[in-house]
Amino acid sequence: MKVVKFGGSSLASGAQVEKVFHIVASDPERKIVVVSAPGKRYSDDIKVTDLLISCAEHYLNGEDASELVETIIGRYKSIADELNLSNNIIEKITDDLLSLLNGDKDNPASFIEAVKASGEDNNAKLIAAVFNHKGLETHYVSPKEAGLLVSNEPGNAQVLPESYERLYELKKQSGIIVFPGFFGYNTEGDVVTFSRSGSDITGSILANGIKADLYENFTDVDAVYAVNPNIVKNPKEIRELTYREMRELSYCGFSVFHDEALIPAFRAGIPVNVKNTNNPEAPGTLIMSARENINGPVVGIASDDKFCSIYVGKYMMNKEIGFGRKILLILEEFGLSFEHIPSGIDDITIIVRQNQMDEEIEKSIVKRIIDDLDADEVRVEHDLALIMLVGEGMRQKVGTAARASNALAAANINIEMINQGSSETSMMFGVKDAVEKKAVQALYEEFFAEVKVR
Ligand SMILES: Nc1ncnc2c1ncn2[C@@H]1O[C@H](COP(=O)(O)OP(=O)(O)O)[C@@H](O)[C@H]1O
Ligand SMILES: N[C@@H](CC(=O)OP(=O)(O)O)C(=O)O
Repeated sequence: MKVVKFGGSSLASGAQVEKVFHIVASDPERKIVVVSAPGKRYSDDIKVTDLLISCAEHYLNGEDASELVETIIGRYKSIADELNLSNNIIEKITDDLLSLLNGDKDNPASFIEAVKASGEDNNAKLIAAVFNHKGLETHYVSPKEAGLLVSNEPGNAQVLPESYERLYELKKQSGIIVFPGFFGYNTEGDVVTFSRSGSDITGSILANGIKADLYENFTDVDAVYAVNPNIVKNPKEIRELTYREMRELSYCGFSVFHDEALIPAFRAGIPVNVKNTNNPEAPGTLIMSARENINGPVVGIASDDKFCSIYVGKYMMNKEIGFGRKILLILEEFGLSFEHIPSGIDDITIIVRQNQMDEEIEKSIVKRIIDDLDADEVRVEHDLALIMLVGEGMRQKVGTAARASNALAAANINIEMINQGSSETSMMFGVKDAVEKKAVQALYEEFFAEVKVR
């Protein structure tokens, strides 16, 4: 039995939904279909989720949002019209959206969550109607009815473990199940969404819940590429990846698959196959526990920007028991999570995502570190990009760091910091945001030979 997830790009128009139908109908193992809200039809288009967020904000501010509502409904209607569906389903979607928008706003965060999630919810109803219209027995199942319980963290929900046993019951349902991605319910019965692009997470949770043989994640590219295709033209396709490699790559910018979506599939040992809705015959990329290492040391190069580093220097830091703990405690008090901690004998650098810290918080943290820890120097550096070289093969191969730093030096790029994960499957280079793309291109040329860069 397979769980199949279709992203917003695969459901953006009637023509795309038609492809989705054929993919599902062509394999009886494809039992559970997780859907996102309609996504972009062309590069400047706006995702339905973004339209909904904007619409909810207009309502909260008491502003007129009739044009936005019309555009959102229009997105569903154009799919229904292209596929000759009756207007009944569009009337239901319209009623649902309007009653949400005109409903309770006492808790603005909950209101936004419910409106945001309606993109997936209404699309699941629409897709189920399309499949039935085409003669395939299909049932829309709501996350509430199925028992997909999540923590109460709006925009960052985490699945509650008791969900899995309930979701197993879905196996008993006849026909195809269409299940909306991106959200679950807290124990109070309110909608809570995962982080953005979180329908990938729903698919993985369901795959774990029903103990699927395979989780297929359909998107708009033939495979996971060795580097972001928006940075390097026609990059090499990756055939196989381990869960750990994919997690490192998606955490650091491979937006094709959500990094949090790996954990449920990994825990149940379910392989994930990233495939293309526009070319379903292509094998795609298979993500699993172990793979044969037939390529070089590096399997992929990912990058992400908007990090900053907090440098703390103190003579004899290495002798001071509890120094690291005390710094992390200060960050914890300000609600900051950290990404990496490269250190020396007399200094330690803590890398955090920049959006967690405004100017005021930054000043307070620096002051606390100086006052409480009697540090000699505290410096915050902004606008850093992290570039991650990833590959299980690095463990056996000598000289990867040297090759990478030579390639960066040849491109005249200053390395701000280097960190190698203790698993030895990744190596991180910090550079200035402004040279991120150039650095990725230089590394790609070094490890993946002759390529034309964008
Ligand atoms: N390394 C990569 N390999 C493939 N695609 C990538 C990579 N890094 C970024 N992407 C981008 O991810 C996009 C697919 O993800 P997304 O837009 O979230 O799809 P969906 O709408 O199916 O959820 C691709 O079109 C591509 O631009
Ligand atoms: N629609 C949601 C969830 C999602 O997963 O979408 P997509 O599959 O289009 O990335 C978002 O835009 O965040």
